[in-house]
Amino acid sequence: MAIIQASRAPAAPTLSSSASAIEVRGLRRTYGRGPSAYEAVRGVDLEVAAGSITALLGTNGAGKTSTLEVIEGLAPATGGTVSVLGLDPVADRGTLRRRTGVLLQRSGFSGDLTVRETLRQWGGTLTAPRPVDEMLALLSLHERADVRMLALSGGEARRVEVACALMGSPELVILDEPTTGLDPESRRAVWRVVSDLRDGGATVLLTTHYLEEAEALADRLEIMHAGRIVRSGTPDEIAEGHPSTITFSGAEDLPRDLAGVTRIVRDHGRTTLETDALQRSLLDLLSWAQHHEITLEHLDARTASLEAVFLSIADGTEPGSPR
Ligand SMILES: Nc1ncnc2c1ncn2[C@@H]1O[C@H](COP(=O)(O)OP(=O)(O)OP(=O)(O)O)[C@@H](O)[C@H]1O
Repeated sequence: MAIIQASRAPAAPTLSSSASAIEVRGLRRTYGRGPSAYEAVRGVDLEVAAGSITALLGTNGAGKTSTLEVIEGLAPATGGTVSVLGLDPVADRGTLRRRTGVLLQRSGFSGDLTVRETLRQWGGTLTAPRPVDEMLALLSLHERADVRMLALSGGEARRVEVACALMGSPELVILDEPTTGLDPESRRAVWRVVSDLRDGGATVLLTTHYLEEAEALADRLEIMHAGRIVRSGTPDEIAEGHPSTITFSGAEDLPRDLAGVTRIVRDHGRTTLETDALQRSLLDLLSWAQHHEITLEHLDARTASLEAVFLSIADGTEPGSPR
């Protein structure tokens, strides 16, 4: 069974809110040996504050899952140190399993059991599982409760896996892409469950490819690229210093001197203005459009976005990001 989960041990020491639930220093992880060896994690430092949600973001192959697997105690580090709830994830794996809920990127349950049977069986491995009906309701699965796992859609199966990872009310939750494949409504349901866990004092470390999810959910972001963490901070801290954008279609001949605009990009009939003075640029643009009776179709204005930072990291133009 690929999901590892157990409920909180009654006697487990609790961390004060200022303590780190996870501390990673100089983590390295290499696959293989000799000339074909590949270093997927190249010196990662990471601190996850107790009672917070941290999102680990990154390009494909950045090393997120490789990092999580060491934190989860599933793989040894090639170098560096990892402390989880003050313990060693490999040597103290038994203790940590009782206090931690883990959702792997790829999980597997028997296809023959129904959703309810799967949750009941999983709950049987936990010290103090939340009731099956409560988990079904939380993840909007009650209508699928008596359906066999093999008949579920990908998104439904993922919600069952999330339910299992959270069923023991763990004090630390590590979720590898919990909402991949979920529709927007289900994704928001998972966000609510994860936020509620944090509000109840749990610590959450998750990976995601959805930037809006990271922005909406996480207290702190860690962006990985090519085996290293290249940016850390709150979403606002990370976006700071990057341009805001105004996008629209339907107006080709723009004036050259729009206030605050630093760059104009045209792509497939859509125009993007980058600006360091969003309000002034918008005012100038709208006055010009009104004066010339031009309709700006699909007008969208947004402050400096995480997306812009992420894309500049991915294409190697962000200062400090390895190519
Ligand atoms: N068992 C393995 N043997 C060799 N290389 C591996 C192995 N597992 C992962 N890798 C490589 O290590 C790198 C990091 O992989 P990892 O799965 O940690 O990235 P990720 O950030 O989680 O990516 P994604 O967002 O695509 O899931 C990738 O280049 C991957 O091909």
